[in-house]
Amino acid sequence: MEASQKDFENAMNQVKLLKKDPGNEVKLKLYALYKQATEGPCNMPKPGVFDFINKAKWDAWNALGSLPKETARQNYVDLVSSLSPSSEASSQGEPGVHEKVPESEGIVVTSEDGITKITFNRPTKKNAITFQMYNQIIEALKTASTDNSAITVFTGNGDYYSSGNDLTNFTSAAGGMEEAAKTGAVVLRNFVNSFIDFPKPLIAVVNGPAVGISVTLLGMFDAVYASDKATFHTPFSSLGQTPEACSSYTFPKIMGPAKATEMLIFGKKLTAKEAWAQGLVTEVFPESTFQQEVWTKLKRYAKLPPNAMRISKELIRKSEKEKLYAVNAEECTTLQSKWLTEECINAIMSFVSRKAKL
Ligand SMILES: CCCCCCCCCCC/C=C/C(=O)SCCNC(=O)CCNC(=O)[C@H](O)C(C)(C)COP(=O)(O)OP(=O)(O)OC[C@H]1O[C@@H](n2cnc3c(N)ncnc32)[C@H](O)[C@@H]1OP(=O)(O)O
Repeated sequence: MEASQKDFENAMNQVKLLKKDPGNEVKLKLYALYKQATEGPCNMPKPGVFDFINKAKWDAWNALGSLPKETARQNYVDLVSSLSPSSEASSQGEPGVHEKVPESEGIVVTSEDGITKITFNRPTKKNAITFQMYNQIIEALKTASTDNSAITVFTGNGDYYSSGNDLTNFTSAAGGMEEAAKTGAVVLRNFVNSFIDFPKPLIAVVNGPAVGISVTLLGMFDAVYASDKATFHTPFSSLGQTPEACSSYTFPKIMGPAKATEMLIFGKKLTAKEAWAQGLVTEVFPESTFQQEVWTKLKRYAKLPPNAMRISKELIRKSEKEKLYAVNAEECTTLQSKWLTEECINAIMSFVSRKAKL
């Protein structure tokens, strides 16, 4: 039996009440089916290549071809009912149904036992770093540089350390793509400078896979402890992008140019053991004892005299600082222009419309 207009309207209301974001792929399908059911085949001019969101919507609608309105209406109703478990659909009017699930905070900062801990906290998005999180981290590092803690630690909540830059940062940016690229380059430069300047020992507790900028930044850390389930992946070429966070300088220095090339240019994903063998990781622990062993060690280190640690770090970093600022500036300028290339735009579009994964 075909869905009636009433079923269609009920389904539209259910979408508004969904407690869980169904994700971009499903949202695009819903949009396309809605348009097809109400207006028929796509008759709009194709949006420009830089108009990411409208182009993704147009592609989804246009892909439905000449699907009849009635079939689109039925498919829309079926898709919505597959998203809403009957308990959720039938709970309209029950207390709590309009309660919004609180968005998790992008980062969480805590301070205890002489350790300031900065946690990437978007586990449902594999801790992808949003525009807002870049700015929150800059602020958190500023505060941590003068607080009472002796050391600062980054880690991730959930199964990932971080999946790197949130690829929707650009598609959701207000204004044109050129403006977004310009803003992105300024934010990135300030972000990386705040790691170059950070005065206390900075440690990464890599609890799971790390991608993109969350890997390249490790070259700015003073120690990196990894679970044996962590992996290290910088797929810049596949994304039509180039390295950042001074990795074009730190990685060849840490592991030699040949190994750095495999990672930064060819996108070779390293296991924790391989990353340790190449000097990017300080020590690898079995997943079963990772948290306990690492935090016991860090609590011990945090009791060491803080001024001595700070001054030693200054001695290590001092001779490199000017070089690092210059490399950071050049990497950001390069990325600003790469973000506007077809290679990069197509890679981001593929991810957003879920045609591609790493
Ligand atoms: C105004 C502009 C401001 C710009 C700000 C400055 C910009 C600085 C940029 C610095 C340059 C940085 C470069 C990089 O970091 S490059 C690396 C980018 N990362 C990726 O390419 C990873 C993409 N993700 C994946 O390939 C897969 O998601 C992954 C292998 C990580 C996991 O796969 P899995 O199948 O296990 O899980 P899902 O794909 O289902 O993911 C679960 C949900 O999480 C969302 N997700 C994951 N990663 C990202 C990401 N990087 N960006 C956005 N969203 C991400 C994914 O979409 C799923 O969400 P839904 O459930 O809603 O579909």
